[in-house]
Amino acid sequence: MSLLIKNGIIVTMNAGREIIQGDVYVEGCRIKAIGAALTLAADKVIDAAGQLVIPGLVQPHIHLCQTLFRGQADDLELLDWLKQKIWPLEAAHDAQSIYYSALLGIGELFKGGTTAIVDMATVNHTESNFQAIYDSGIRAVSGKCMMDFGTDVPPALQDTTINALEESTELLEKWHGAGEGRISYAFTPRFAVSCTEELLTKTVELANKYKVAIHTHASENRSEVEYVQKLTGMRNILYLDKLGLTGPSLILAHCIHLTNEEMAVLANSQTNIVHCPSSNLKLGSGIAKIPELIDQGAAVAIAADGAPCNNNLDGFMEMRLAALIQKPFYGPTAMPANKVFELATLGGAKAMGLSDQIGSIEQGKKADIAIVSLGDLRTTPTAGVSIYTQLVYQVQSNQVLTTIVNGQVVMENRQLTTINETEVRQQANQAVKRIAARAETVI
Ligand SMILES: Nc1nc2[nH]cnc2c(=O)[nH]1
Repeated sequence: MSLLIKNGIIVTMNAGREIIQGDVYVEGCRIKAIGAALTLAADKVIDAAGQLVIPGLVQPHIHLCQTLFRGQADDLELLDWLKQKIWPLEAAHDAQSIYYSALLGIGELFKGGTTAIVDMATVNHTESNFQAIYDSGIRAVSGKCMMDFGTDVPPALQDTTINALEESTELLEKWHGAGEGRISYAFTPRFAVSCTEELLTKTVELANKYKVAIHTHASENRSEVEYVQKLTGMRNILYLDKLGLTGPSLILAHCIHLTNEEMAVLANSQTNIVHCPSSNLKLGSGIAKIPELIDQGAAVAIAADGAPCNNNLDGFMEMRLAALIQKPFYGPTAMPANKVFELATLGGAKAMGLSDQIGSIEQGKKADIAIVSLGDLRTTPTAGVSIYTQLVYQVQSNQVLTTIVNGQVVMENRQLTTINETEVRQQANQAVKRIAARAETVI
C-alpha cells in the first residue's frame, strides 16, 4: 500500500527543523520520499493543500484503562483520588470494559493527532488492553500495572511479587514486537508507594534481561514523596536511582517534587521525564520545574495522563498548557512554542526509545503523521505567523483531519477507520454502569 500526501506544509522536525512545501510519499509503513511535486504513483492520494503535515504527537504517559472513568473523580488529591475512586473502579473492570475503555481512549487520541503512546494498563485483563491496541493500529508501549504492597490497594489489584513479574513476562513474550513492531512491552510498576523494593529490583533485572523499558510514576504529589521517605529513609528519585530505576530506558511520569540533587540525577542519567500539565493542575499536585530540567539537559516529553485526572487525552491542550503554566514562574520567554512542539514529538519519541523511527517526518522513518487544517478562524491570519505558534497556542484537536500510523490511515476527514465510534460509545456507556454496580463507588 502506498500513499501520497500532496501539497502540504510539511513540518519535518528534522535536524534543520525544515518546513517544506510539498509532498510526502509513504510505502508500506515508511516514509520513502519528501519533496516538492513528487511524481510518484500511489494507491491513495491525500490532498493537503494549505494544511500542515506534522509528525504525529507522541504522548508517553496514558492510562487507556481509565478512559471509562472520565468525569468520575473530580476535586481530589492524588492519594485520595486513587483510594476512593480510581482503584475501586479499576478493580471492577472486566475484560470487555477494558477493551472498550482502551478503544475509547485511542479513538480520542487519533482524533487529536496522537499516533504513539506509552500506556500503563491496570493489574487485570491486560490482554484486552493489548488487544485494543493491536486492533486499533496505534503505536504503543504498554504493560500490566504491578502492585504488591499497600494497605489501601484493593485485594483485586494486589498481586504477589512473583505473580506480578510472571504475568508481566508472559505478556511481554506474547505482545512485545506485535503488530509488525508497532507494539512494545514495558514493565510498569505503579509507583514506590505500592511496590516492594523486591518488586522494583526484580523489575530492573527483567527489563535489562529483555531490553525493554520501565514506566512508572514518580514524585507527583507531596504526600507520596513523604510516604516514600518514611518507608525508605530516602527521597523518592534517589531511592529509584539506587534500585536502578533511572536512565534512558526509564519513563517517569510527573517528577514535580524534586530537590536540586534529584533534578541533577534525572538530567545526568537521561531518564525520560513525562510532563502532564493538565493532570498536575487538576489533582493539585503542583507544577514541574520543566524549564530548569531542560536547562540541565534532561529528557522531557508531554502527555495527558489518564482521562479521570484531565479529563481529555488531547495533545494540543497539553502543549498549550505546558507552554503557559511556566511563564508566571520563569517569565514569558520560558517554553517557546518551537521547544514545546519538539517535546511533544521528538521528546516523546525519545521516551519511547524510538528516536530513530518516529517523531519527525524524514525519509526512512515510520509514517506516523497528522494532517492539520489551518482553515479555521482561530488559525487566521496565517501570514507571518510561526507554524509552531499556530500548533501550540491556536490549533485545537478538531482541526486534525487525518491521522496516519505506521502507514495506515486511522482517521480520514475526521472519520475513524479502524474504530467504530458509535459502537465504542454505546459499549462504553454500558460498561461504565456495570463497573459502577461492582465498584460500590458513587458514579
Ligand atoms: N496521575 C496518576 N498518578 C498515579 N500514581 C499512581 N497511580 C497513578 C495514576 O493512576 N494516575
